[in-house]
Amino acid sequence: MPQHTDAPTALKVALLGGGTVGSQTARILTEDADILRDRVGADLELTGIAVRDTGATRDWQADPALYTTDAEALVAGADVVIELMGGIEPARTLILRALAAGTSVVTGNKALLAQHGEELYAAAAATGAQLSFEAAVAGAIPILRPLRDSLGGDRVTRVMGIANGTTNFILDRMDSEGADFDDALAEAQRLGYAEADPTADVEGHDAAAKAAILATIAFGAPYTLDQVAVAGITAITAEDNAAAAEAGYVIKLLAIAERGRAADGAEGAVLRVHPTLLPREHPLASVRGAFNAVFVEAENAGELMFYGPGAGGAPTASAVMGDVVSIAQRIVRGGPARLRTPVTALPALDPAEAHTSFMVVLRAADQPGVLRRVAGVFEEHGVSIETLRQVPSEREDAPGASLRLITHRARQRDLDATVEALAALDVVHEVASVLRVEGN
Ligand SMILES: NC(=O)C1=CN([C@@H]2O[C@H](COP(=O)(O)OP(=O)(O)OC[C@H]3O[C@@H](n4cnc5c(N)ncnc54)[C@H](O)[C@@H]3O)[C@@H](O)[C@H]2O)C=CC1
Ligand SMILES: N[C@@H](CC=O)C(=O)O
Ligand code: NA
Repeated sequence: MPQHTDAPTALKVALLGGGTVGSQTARILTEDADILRDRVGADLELTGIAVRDTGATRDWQADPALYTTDAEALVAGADVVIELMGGIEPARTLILRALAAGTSVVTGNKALLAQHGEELYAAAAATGAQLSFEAAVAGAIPILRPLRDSLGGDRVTRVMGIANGTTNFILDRMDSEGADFDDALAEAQRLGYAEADPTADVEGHDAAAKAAILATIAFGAPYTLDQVAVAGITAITAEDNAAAAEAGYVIKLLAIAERGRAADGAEGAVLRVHPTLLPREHPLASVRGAFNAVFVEAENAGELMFYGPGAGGAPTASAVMGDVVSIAQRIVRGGPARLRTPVTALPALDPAEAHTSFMVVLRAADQPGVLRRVAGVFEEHGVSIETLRQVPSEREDAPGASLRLITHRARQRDLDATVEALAALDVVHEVASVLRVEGN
């Protein structure tokens, strides 16, 4: 595309946040300025970096004169705003201010998008500014643009991803090295993978925000965090890992967005995040450490997998800069914003409508008739058992047997009722865990 005759020769870039991702973004803008100029056709001039503490030590130190605590002033004078502060406020207000002024924004803030996305998309559409957020889902992996653009002529039916690097790192360390949960989390924090409050990672809320964003792009309707059923990884036990391994599975925290049908046949989207048993040979099962992968199923394309670093400063900054270059090229060369606002009305369904297989671990009395009674409860609720294994309890405080069952695909609602009835059986001491199984 030819350049405007009045095309700018420099664009002012305001960076909000100078932490793990912000400092690497500042580094790329500074060290790769020549390459970026060639690609954009104008200089990308970093005008300032808004931070809480201008004297803090950073992964990469920019010119000290660039650091400021006055984010509002930076936004006011910018051609492009990059928001990497995190949190809801003041990020939301600053982004809305930029968009209202027609200034395009790049953000990695999944928590904000999953809670206030609709308001932000509307603000961008109102002025024709662009709001881009490839960094918000699966770090460096190009996933939102392929879902929106490359698959724009197809119909995505399901997106299933390892979308949180911190939890994948922790689960991997626990599974492969027998590492302690807290030690693995501390290491993930040290490496810059975790959120400022790592509860968002380990309780599944970060992955849930990503599930909502993935569904928004894949299905074209604005979904929010509260429409995602969420379970994190803090309740995973050594016995869960052992039971999964013995049956040929590995446990991963998955973010899933899929088309489904309600009981009355109405089409909708089911969004969920939970620890999931995957067969060891499934492509997602081999995703190690802080890597992410998103497995996409589309009507015509079939199965696709996108794989790469899901967290960390430089990888995430790569995704940020991809969006910045794209926006800057548009400003320099002209052309409409690429934003596609959600257009369909595929409602979010009650997650109890989801269909999956389940692994159920029970502690029960080791006496004649127990298996028959347990199996009877499954049968009464229409849940079919695929495998059942009994192992002696290793816990002195819980004598008896441990029953490990894997079901065929069943409705979440029916499985919940089964579990409630199992817990009420006198021969069942405890329903120790219920985990979903996918990919078999
Ligand atoms: N760390 C990672 O691997 C990834 C992070 N993200 C997202 O990118 C964003 C930034 O993450 P990190 O760089 O890890 O966070 P961080 O905590 O390392 O950095 C945050 C930066 O924003 C500044 N900041 C925060 N609140 C501020 C305020 N009120 N006024 C002025 N400055 C303020 C801080 O001083 C700091 O420089 C978050 O939304 C996060 O969810 C997205 C993908 C990956
Ligand atoms: N805390 C997040 C960072 C990237 O989005 C993660 O661990 O994946
Ligand atoms: Na990405």
